[in-house]
Amino acid sequence: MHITVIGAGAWGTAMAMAACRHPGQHVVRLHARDASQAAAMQAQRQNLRYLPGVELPENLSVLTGPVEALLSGQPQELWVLATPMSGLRSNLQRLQQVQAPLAWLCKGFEAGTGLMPHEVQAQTAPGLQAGALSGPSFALEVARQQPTALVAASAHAAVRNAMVQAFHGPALRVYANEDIVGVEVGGAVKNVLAIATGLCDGLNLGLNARAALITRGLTEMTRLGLALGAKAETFMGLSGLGDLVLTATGDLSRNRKVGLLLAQGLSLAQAVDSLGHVAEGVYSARTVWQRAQSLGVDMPITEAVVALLDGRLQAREAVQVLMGRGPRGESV
Ligand SMILES: NC(=O)C1=CN([C@@H]2O[C@H](COP(=O)(O)OP(=O)(O)OC[C@H]3O[C@@H](n4cnc5c(N)ncnc54)[C@H](O)[C@@H]3O)[C@@H](O)[C@H]2O)C=CC1
Ligand SMILES: O=C(CO)COP(=O)(O)O
Repeated sequence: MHITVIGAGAWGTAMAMAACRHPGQHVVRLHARDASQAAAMQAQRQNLRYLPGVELPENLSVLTGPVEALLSGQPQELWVLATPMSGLRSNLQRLQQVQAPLAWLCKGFEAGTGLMPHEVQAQTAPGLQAGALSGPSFALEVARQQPTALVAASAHAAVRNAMVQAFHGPALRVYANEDIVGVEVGGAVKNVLAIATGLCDGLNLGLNARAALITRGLTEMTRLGLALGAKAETFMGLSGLGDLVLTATGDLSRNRKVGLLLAQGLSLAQAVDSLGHVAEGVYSARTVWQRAQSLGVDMPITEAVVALLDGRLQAREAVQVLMGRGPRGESV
C-alpha cells in the first residue's frame, strides 16, 4: 500500500514506523509541518524532539511543505492524520478531495464546538470515507515493536479494512469495530480520567481509591457514550476499558503526568509546559463535560477535573466533593 501519515509527533512517527515495518512492504511518507524538524529527522534518522532514541526505518521518507502538495503524484491507499485534535479540522479541509480512506489518530472532543472527530469530518469533509484508529498504545512501545492491540473504527467497511491491511502485523493487532461513537468517546474521556487518576496517585490516596476512580470513570464514560448512541459493549473493549487502564495507570501517559504534577503543587501551565507533548485531556475535559451537561448526563469525576483545571477547586477539595456525594445504585 501507499500510505501518507500527516503529523510527525510521537504517535504519527511511531505509526509511520509500524507501517514501514509491515510485511506488506508498504511505501510510507511521513509529513512534518516544521521544515527544520523534517530535515533533522532525515539527517539523524531519529525523531529527537518527540521520540528520542528510536531509529527510523530506512524506508521511511520524511517530507515537509504544504499538505496540498501531497495530493499530486502517486495515489495513496490510506491517509493517516496524526495531529492533535486541534489540527484535525484544518487538515481535513485540506484533504477533503482525497479518494482513498482516511484515518485519524487523535483522541478528544474538539475545543469550542464539543464535536467528536467523526462529527468534525462530517462538517468539514463529508465526502471522505474515514474513521478512527484508537486503543491502548503508547507511542514509544509501538516504535519499539512491543506487542500492541488497536481498534479500527468506521461506519465504512473499506476504511476499516484499509486500516487493518496497513497496520495489522506481527507486533500490532488491529481489531475492526463499526461503533465509531463508542471508540471516540472512550478515547476522549479516558484522557480526562487519567488526569484524575494521576492526581489520586500523586496525593497518595491509595490503591482502593484508584480502583474506584477507574471503575466509576468507566461508568461515566459509558453513560455519555450511550447518550450519544454508542454500544455499551464498546466500553468493555480496547478503546474503552483497555485505553482507560493503560492511560490511568501507565507512567508513560502525558495525561496521567499532568495529574501527578498538579498533585505536586505545579500550576496547570507549569504542568503542561513541562510535558513537551500534547495532553488532550486538558483541552477536552471542559468540552466533554459541556456535552454531557447538554444531554443531562451525570459525569462527576469529569466535572471535578474541570473545576480543578479551572482553578475553582483544589485537589483535596475535589476528593471531598466526590466522596461526599449521596448513595446511589451502581448501574450505568
Ligand atoms: N503519543 C501517544 O502515545 C499517543 C497519542 N495519541 C493521540 O495522537 C494525537 C497526537 O499525539 P502525539 O503525536 O503524541 O503528540 P505530540 O505532542 O508528540 O506531537 C504533536 C505533533 O503534531 C504536530 N501538529 C500540531 N498541530 C498540527 C497541525 N495543525 N498540523 C500538522 N501538525 C500539527 C506537532 O508539530 C507535533 O509534531 C493526540 O490526539 C494524542 O492523544 C493516541 C495514541 C497514542
Ligand atoms: O492515548 C494514549 C495511549 O493509548 C496516550 O496517552 P497520553 O496522551 O496520556 O500519553
